Amino acid sequence: MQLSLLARGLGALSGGADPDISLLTADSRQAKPGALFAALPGSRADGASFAADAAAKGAAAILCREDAAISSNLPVLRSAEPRHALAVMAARFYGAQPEHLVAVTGTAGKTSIATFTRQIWERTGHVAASIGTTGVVSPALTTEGSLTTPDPVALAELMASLAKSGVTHAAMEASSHGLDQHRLDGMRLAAAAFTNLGHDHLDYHPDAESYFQAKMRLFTALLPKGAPAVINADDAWSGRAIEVATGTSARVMTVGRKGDYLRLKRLEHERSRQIAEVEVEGEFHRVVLPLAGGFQMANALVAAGLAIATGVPPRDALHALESLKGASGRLELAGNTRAGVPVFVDYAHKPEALENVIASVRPFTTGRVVVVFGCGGDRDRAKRPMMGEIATRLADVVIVTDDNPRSEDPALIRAAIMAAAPGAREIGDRRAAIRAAIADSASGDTVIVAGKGHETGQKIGEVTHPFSDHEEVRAAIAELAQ
Ligand SMILES: CC(=O)N[C@H]1[C@@H](OP(=O)(O)OP(=O)(O)OC[C@H]2O[C@@H](n3ccc(=O)[nH]c3=O)[C@H](O)[C@@H]2O)O[C@H](CO)[C@@H](O)[C@@H]1O[C@H](C)C(=O)N[C@@H](C)C(=O)N[C@H](CCC(=O)O)C(=O)O
Ligand SMILES: Nc1ncnc2c1ncn2[C@@H]1O[C@H](COP(=O)(O)OP(=O)(O)OP(=O)(O)O)[C@@H](O)[C@H]1O
Ligand SMILES: N[C@H](CCC[C@H](N)C(=O)O)C(=O)O
Ligand SMILES: [Mg+2]
Repeated sequence: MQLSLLARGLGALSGGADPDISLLTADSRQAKPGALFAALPGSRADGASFAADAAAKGAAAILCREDAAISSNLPVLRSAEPRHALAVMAARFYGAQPEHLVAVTGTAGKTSIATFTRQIWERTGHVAASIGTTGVVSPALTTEGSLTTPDPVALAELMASLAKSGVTHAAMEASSHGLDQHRLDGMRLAAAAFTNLGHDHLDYHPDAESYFQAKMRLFTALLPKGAPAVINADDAWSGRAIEVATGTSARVMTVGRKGDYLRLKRLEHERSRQIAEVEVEGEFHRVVLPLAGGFQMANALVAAGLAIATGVPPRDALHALESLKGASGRLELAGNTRAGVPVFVDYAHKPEALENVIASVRPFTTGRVVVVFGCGGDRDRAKRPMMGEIATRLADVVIVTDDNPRSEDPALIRAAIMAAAPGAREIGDRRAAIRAAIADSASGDTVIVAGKGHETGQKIGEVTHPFSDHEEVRAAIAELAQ
């Protein structure tokens, strides 16, 4: 595609020539003849310093910020917001996306909601996909996850291949990093959703307010005017989110106990399912959700709201909840011990998530709630004492262990949790911690292994060692039954 077409309206183009661009990349190491190299200011490096490398590899053009110190013989596109420009160019380059694309943001629940929304569409006869932390799921294409919100070039390429394979409906996660870094700026959204705001990523965002504002870009910068904004009405930040969405002329649909559109009237918890009465458009429906955890009902209602926002009749959307499967590693029952103790694997790696997951097993636990968890290295350190405090306050038995220490000393991460968790046991080796939790459990108890969910590795230093909480739970149950 000609550079001038790709770049239209995105900045000032200098250099005269109008080369045919055959590849877009923000990494000079991937540059080739015909490539446009996007020189982006990053968190560790300034892409501008790699412009000469990209040129040496044959790049045909450069995109950079207005004031970047780049002198090149190549055509240069200078843009006030090069990350935005790259995302828009990527969408133009790949040219197609599923017609009904929705995005969900919030601290917790995005993966669950994206997979639930896909399942509702599938059950109501649509060809659907979900994209997020656990990867891409669609009829023709499945990948394992890496980033929650893919880089803009990968995202645009993915959307085009989904559209080409016949996917008409897609639900994706919009992380705060992704929104802040304009990864979704090339996408045309049919609807958007907000779940909740809690403590996470305050190593990246300066404070809770800027974290909230990054999430709100979904409504302020991405959602077309008049398009539906589905908002969980029951979070402490819901009022602010409703205000922002209303201010952008979105069609606000609130859901939950305080919801005006989908209102949760009654909720009964059983061990592995919940039954609710939901009012929508003046009609009452009995909704059976075959998943444990009150938070999953909140997520299911947001998913139903998104499906309705794309044209699924409300009755059908609510009916489809009856056969939902949970997202991998989200309060997932990994097994029952010989004494009948359910052992759940969950992805709670932030304070509110841990709080919720412990609270959600309490109604069906007659004995003790046993929780095994740790905190990731090279991630927001403020979460550590907060999670220690929550676990000791809400659970009966707490085992503090390792969870992807990365470049940090795992003993110091554990110490930061233990300082706020009096009475907790410290067992660094995650395998041994899981075994200890299961071995010590007794009839009536519930065990939760939190933090890794679907993950398949334990990252120590630069090396990711194969490790699955699921497999460890199953192996421990089998061994201890002998
Ligand atoms: C902190 C962060 O978000 N970093 C993202 C960011 O990288 P960056 O721009 O800061 O990278 P940098 O290392 O400073 O380099 C600057 C630029 O120089 C380029 N470069 C660098 C070296 C070189 O030799 N040549 C070259 O061209 C780099 O490609 C980059 O464009 O922009 C990149 C392109 O979009 C992202 O891939 C990268 O995500 C990294 C891999 C990452 O780990 N991100 C995590 C924290 C993340 O995004 N997580 C969220 C939320 C997760 C959740 O809540 O569950 C997610 O959406 O997954
Ligand atoms: N609505 C919710 N409210 C509070 N906690 C929740 C909610 N939904 C999920 N959780 C908790 O958060 C964990 C992660 O859920 P999920 O993967 O759906 O969220 P996410 O927003 O995609 O998270 P991440 O940003 O880590 O990918 C779950 O395992 C559960 O412990
Ligand atoms: N997307 C999140 C996942 C964290 C999962 C937890 N297991 C950890 O390693 O801290 C992150 O990269 O911060
Ligand atoms: Mg996710």
